[in-house]
Amino acid sequence: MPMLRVEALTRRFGGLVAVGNVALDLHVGEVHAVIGTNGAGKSTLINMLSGEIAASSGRIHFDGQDITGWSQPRRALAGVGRSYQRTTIFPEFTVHENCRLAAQAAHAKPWALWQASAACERSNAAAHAALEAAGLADEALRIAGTMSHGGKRQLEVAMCLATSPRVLLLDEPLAGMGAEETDRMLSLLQRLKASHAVLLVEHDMDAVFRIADRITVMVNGSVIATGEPGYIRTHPEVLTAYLGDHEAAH
Ligand SMILES: Nc1ncnc2c1ncn2[C@@H]1O[C@H](COP(=O)(O)OP(=O)(O)OP(=O)(O)O)[C@@H](O)[C@H]1O
Repeated sequence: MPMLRVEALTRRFGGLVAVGNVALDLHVGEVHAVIGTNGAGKSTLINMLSGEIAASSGRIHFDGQDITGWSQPRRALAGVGRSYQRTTIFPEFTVHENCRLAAQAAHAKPWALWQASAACERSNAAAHAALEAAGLADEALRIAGTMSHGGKRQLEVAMCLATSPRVLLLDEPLAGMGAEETDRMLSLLQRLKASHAVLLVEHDMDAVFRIADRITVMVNGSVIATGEPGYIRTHPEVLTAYLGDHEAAH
């Protein structure tokens, strides 16, 4: 039983089909990478899964429940966590404070004022656990803005973990990273997949083929292939799509 199941998911912007009829399963224990040329629909797909934009048609099931009509906060509370392409940290706060705020935002109950201190303790504990899991416990008191680019991206994953997700939707977590930072992030994902279903949208093909258990390839909003890395690497239509893109760039 997949943790997240996507059926015939479609998003139109006027006459443009940004995502058309996409099916996808995410399982705990797997990193499922979604790759594709620029404008293929990867961000639109991730935005529909996290609830930031509505689907035009199709269904999304999370842990056996139909969440297609759920708001983004409701999905986050249920365990659908995501990281963003853009940096979302507060640079003047410490690493720990960033994680605590993420945990608080995910579980905020503004009407339950008398729970404030207990909620704060819970958020602190969630932040601590997330920093441990992300390998950032030693950096907890550091001002977030002083971290390296790779460290900030790692903190964003930690902030996502602080919301206690079961699904991690990661939008280009390796963008702008050097080789060492990439290695660190990939070993983090390797550890996290044991207890999470991970969707990875990523342009770094070497990294994708190192980490992914399953790869889905999108072109112009449609899935053209899905399977294990060995299958994708030799898939004729995938090779043609990428070769075409490569040629267009030169
Ligand atoms: N809000 C919007 N309004 C209109 N068109 C949009 C909107 N968002 C995305 N699109 C279009 O939908 C298509 C898919 O875009 P999307 O950003 O999902 O692709 P992508 O695969 O994430 O691309 P990239 O790899 O460059 O980030 C593109 O043609 C894009 O111009």
